[in-house]
Amino acid sequence: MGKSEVVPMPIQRQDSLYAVYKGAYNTMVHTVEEDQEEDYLDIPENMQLFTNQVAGHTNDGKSYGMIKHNGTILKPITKQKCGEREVQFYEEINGATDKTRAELREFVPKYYGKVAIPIKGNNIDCIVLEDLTKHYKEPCVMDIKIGRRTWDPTATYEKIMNEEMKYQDCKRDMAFCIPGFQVYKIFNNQLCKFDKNYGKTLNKETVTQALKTFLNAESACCRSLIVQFLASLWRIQMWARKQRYYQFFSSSLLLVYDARRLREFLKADVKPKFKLHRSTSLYRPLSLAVLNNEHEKISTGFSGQLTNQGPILRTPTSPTKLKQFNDFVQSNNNTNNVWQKSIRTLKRTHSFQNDYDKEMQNKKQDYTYILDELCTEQKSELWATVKMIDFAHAFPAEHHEIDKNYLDGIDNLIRLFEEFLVESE
Ligand SMILES: Nc1ncnc2c1ncn2[C@@H]1O[C@H](COP(=O)(O)OP(=O)(O)OP(=O)(O)O)[C@@H](O)[C@H]1O
Ligand SMILES: O=P(O)(O)O[C@@H]1[C@@H](O)[C@H](OP(=O)(O)O)[C@@H](OP(=O)(O)O)[C@H](O)[C@H]1OP(=O)(O)O
Repeated sequence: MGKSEVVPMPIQRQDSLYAVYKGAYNTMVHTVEEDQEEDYLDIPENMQLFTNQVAGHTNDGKSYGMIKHNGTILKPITKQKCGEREVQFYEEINGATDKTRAELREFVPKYYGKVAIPIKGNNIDCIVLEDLTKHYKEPCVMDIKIGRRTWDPTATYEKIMNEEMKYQDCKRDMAFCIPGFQVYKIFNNQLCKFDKNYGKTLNKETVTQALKTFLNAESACCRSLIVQFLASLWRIQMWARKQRYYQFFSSSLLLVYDARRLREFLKADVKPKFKLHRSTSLYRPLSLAVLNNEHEKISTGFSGQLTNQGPILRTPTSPTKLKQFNDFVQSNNNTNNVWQKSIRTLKRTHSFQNDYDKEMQNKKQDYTYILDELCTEQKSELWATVKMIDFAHAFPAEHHEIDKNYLDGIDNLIRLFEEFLVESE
């Protein structure tokens, strides 16, 4: 997005600029005042309703919505089997020692066990999870339910029919659907919420628009934001390509970013500290070595090239390049840089296969520039991420097969984000 297009606006009270969209896009159905009845719940004083929830069960009389408590969220267990399955899933991966399941811990919210709390006078078991929005001032959140099939092996005929009837176009063509999202629009600070009724109207054409609305990208996509999302998505994709432990039904990816940081980013004249020169970054793969400390010498291997299969990664060959990057990283010395972590664990090489790949290759200088920006000292902490959530229907993989249902959705989503990256020229 061009920097000149961004008009800084004073932050206004959230509820004075709040809209909920149901059904067709642009149809404002009700305002925050009308939500208030739904928003009351008898819970302990030190807890609040979690207002950044964008999908899933709500306080509708049969179930409860998420509850916010001390930097965590509490997910009330109202369906016993689903709750037990989800708890078992988190406990299993938390205790896992094998590489694949241990790695999965990085892709899900931190799990803090179970707690029983009084809700409307009844003691309700809740799953305690890290609140993925807690560091964000203006959290934009999208729930993307992954897979064409959203019913599990124990589903009744009615449940199967109910699941098959909804989000039909999107699930069939994209292998994912969008049951809800919220976005703080950067031009007027308005918080817009889009619910499942809106999600159910989407198809393979309109889903792109929904994603752009979420990304505040009506006029242009912010490349930095796209790259941050892709960094997380590629890692999840890599994991899903190899894992044979689980089958996920009706499980989601939660995309979260901070509109405040996006606004700042678009306003700021970010000057990278470590500038990649044409001779090293264009047309020749430049591998970025990330060394977090003296003892951990790990090559990130990102070549600056993307394919439709993901990033091309190489090990650095030139000692000069390695030294140059070492110096940069050591002066940066931020071991928690999520981007560096992402790149560090992506280790693949691909050959270019088609025109799409060539087009991506031509953009590589920009991508290395973005990486460069993301690793600058001033703002090394990232402001967008993707996590896997909702394991109420996580089952052991049948015959230790790859979960193709899940992987298809991830692949299609990544393809869209890669298209946004190309468009963001
Ligand atoms: N760890 C988290 N941090 C922040 N928000 C979260 C987190 N987990 C869930 N949410 C929010 O709560 C919503 C519902 O979560 P989840 O899908 O786990 O609940 P659910 O009631 O089981 O949903 P469903 O009806 O799809 O089974 C998500 O869309 C998201 O907005
Ligand atoms: O069908 P809906 O209204 O879109 O919402 C369902 C929700 O009702 C359903 O819960 P339950 O009625 O089975 O308790 C959720 O089921 P799971 O717990 O099995 O996932 C659905 O996921 C909701 O659907 P969605 O979020 O896809 O709109």
